[in-house]
Amino acid sequence: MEEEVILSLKNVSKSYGSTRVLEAINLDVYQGQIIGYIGPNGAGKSTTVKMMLGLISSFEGDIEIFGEDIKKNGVAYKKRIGYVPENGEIYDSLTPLEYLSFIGGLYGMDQHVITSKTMALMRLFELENVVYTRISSFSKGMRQKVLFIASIIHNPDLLFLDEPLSGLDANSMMIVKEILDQLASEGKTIFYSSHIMDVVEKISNRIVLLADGQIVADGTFEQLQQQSQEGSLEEIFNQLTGFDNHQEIANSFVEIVKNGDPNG
Ligand SMILES: Nc1ncnc2c1ncn2[C@@H]1O[C@H](COP(=O)(O)OP(=O)(O)OP(=O)(O)O)[C@@H](O)[C@H]1O
Repeated sequence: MEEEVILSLKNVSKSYGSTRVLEAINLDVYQGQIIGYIGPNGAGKSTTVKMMLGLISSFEGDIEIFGEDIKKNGVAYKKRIGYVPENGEIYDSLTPLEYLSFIGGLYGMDQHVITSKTMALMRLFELENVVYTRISSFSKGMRQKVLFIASIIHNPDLLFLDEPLSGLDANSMMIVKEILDQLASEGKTIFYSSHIMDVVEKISNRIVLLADGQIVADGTFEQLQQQSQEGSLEEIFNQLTGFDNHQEIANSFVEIVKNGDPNG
């Protein structure tokens, strides 16, 4: 497969007031890659994803998706992308069929295609009995499955996933991981943001680590291992983010819970 750049960030920076959240991000993502986008809380991951989705429009630098500058070509590219948000806004008073009809409609899909895909995909996730049930009664994992279907029902070429496995049981996780693998091998591009390091390690063929608004590592898991001489992605993450005091923090935490703040 010819290597086509699907997503390109050039010198992308973002500030909120006087706080610099992202500093000169440069990143080219190629077709068929599964990017594991990781970093500590507050590093700027969601901000980057929201900029690429066009949800944050004021930033410095350039973002191109499918070869088009998203500032100039604001809407067309969105038909070819899908998104699972971290804290999914989902319309509780709707049923999955109503919700997916709404989403599919936004992507210009025919209603009969939406309905037949919804029925078939819900069945594969063992949700066929709740197609007509209001989402308000769903468990976290059931909602997550509906969000996942909503992100992919229009067969997008580029998929942004923020903690897509959150709330899923072990069996469902295996299905979603396999789906992502198959999609990538068919040439879809996946941008995967998560804090579950062993999943990122297994699923991604390229890992990008963001810390304090900058890319501090970018490569395959094996390349990152060689670079930092650590074993697991969790250990690499700790090392590259300069974190080695989890024990001390935990000790202090438990001590204060038991005996109160010694300085207080
Ligand atoms: N609307 C906003 N106004 C001001 N500051 C913001 C806003 N949104 C995000 N930030 C700040 O930008 C920084 C990066 O936030 P962001 O949500 O991108 O982090 P993240 O890497 O996704 O974190 P997490 O892993 O916790 O989801 C944080 O310091 C956050 O407080």
